[in-house]
Amino acid sequence: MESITMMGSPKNVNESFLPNGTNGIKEDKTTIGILGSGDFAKSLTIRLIRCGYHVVIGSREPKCAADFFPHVVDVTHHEDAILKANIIFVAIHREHYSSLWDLKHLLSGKILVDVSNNMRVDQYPESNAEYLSSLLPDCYVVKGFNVVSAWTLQLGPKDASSQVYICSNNVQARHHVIELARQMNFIPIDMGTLSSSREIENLPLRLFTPWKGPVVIAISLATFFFVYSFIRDIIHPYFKNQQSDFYKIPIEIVNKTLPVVAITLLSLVYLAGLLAAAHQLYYGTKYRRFPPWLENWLQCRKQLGLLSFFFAVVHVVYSMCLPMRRSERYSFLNTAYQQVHGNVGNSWNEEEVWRVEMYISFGIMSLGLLSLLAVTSIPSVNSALNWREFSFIQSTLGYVALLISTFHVLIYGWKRAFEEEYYRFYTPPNFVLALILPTIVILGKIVLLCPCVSKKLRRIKRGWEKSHFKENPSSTAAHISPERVTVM
Ligand SMILES: NC(=O)C1=CN([C@@H]2O[C@H](COP(=O)(O)OP(=O)(O)OC[C@H]3O[C@@H](n4cnc5c(N)ncnc54)[C@H](OP(=O)(O)O)[C@@H]3O)[C@@H](O)[C@H]2O)C=CC1
Ligand SMILES: [Fe+3]
Repeated sequence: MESITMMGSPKNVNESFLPNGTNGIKEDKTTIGILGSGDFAKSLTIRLIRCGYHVVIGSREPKCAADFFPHVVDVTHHEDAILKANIIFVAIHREHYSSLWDLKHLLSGKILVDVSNNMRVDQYPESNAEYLSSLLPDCYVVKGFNVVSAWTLQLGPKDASSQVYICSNNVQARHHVIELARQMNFIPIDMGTLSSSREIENLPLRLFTPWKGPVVIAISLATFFFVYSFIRDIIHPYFKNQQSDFYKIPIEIVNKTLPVVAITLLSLVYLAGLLAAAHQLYYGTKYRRFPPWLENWLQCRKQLGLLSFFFAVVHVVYSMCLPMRRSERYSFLNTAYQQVHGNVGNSWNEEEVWRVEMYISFGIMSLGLLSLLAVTSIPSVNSALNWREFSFIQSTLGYVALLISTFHVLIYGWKRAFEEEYYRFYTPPNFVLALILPTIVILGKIVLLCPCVSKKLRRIKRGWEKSHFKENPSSTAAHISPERVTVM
């Protein structure tokens, strides 16, 4: 176990972990108790003694447990440990909390820090901390430190970036533990009363929650467009003309899918804002809540935008690698041979040259703008901008990025669509499908920019500004105003 090997022999521990004093413990030492001698207890002990605290461990088998702790740590029975400390970490699993019932009389009036986690979200009817509090009503139960792993605790005070969420029904107990967290070089976040403990316990169990919807949408779009291109560009010519283009699957078909997904996701970012504006125009007010699906959509625009950026970047890398392919070299040589054979000295086509120059230029510009949108969505960058600057980049420049990428796609497919003879009217190429949503969004924005519509929208917003706080001071604006929700 890593936590054990890190501790080494007691002599080494004394030399390497203890901050000051001949025996390493500060004169004004504070004793912290820990019940349990498992992984979390071991790592927590290291962090506490590094920060100058004296630690007393309460174990069912102190003799065995003592081997795994530095010699400065007092490893003793539960009863003894409880008597020696006022702040006691409960580093045992919830399933064993009932064993503390026998120690009820000793624990009375002590601050108990519940660090436990569950295996599943909302695993029990009440949170672990509330359960502990109901078992031991004479203790001051504080929830906290469950979001840090045993590994993070071992990293030591240099790691000053970890936040810990703390809550308790007793204000004094909460403040004691908040201060302790600060001393241990964590960033404590006061979460109020113990009713927040369920939320705090669910935090480590989250797995990219805000990303789930956007990732599912991106994967579904990618699968659809990939299968569509595969059938249209590989399977159909194969059955129609016995033409084997299967070599196109790894690069060409993938690279046809990526830009379509990127531009569709970017359009979805702005479509949500347009629908929100349409909702307000329709009802003539900002006070009416958006339907839940639109609220969820508005809230995941940042993730949709970042996924769009990801697909665009991968598309650029694929496109840059296209000339490296062996197939590209063969077709280049074949064209050159046919040119020589046909006695064509100069194959320069001014129109084609311009088309490709414009196509690449628009592609680079849209990637540049998308990068800017992605960078400004990073919280530290975003907090350095005021609201107007943020809105200018995310909204105005975002629409410009969408417009330029639409041109990029349009110029790419312009000629090709008409070159395809036999099945073009039945199955439009990918790029035509890619243009549907951006066109709707751009036309929608143009409608919103029309003087009569924008005047009405401004009036609705101004009405909100004047009367909102007077009429409804407690309501939050985020769900009411589309402009207030970050665009990316
Ligand atoms: N490991 C981690 O990274 C994290 C753990 N946590 C939480 O910390 C708590 C401890 O986790 P962890 O250290 O990993 O678990 P371990 O299983 O490693 O240790 C649990 C300890 O509980 C004690 N124990 C076991 N059975 C009983 C029992 N029947 N009655 C009383 N005490 C018992 C034992 O100590 P002894 O034999 O000395 O009595 C044992 O060492 C859990 O609630 C967990 O959710 C929270 C965040 C991260
Ligand atoms: Fe492209």
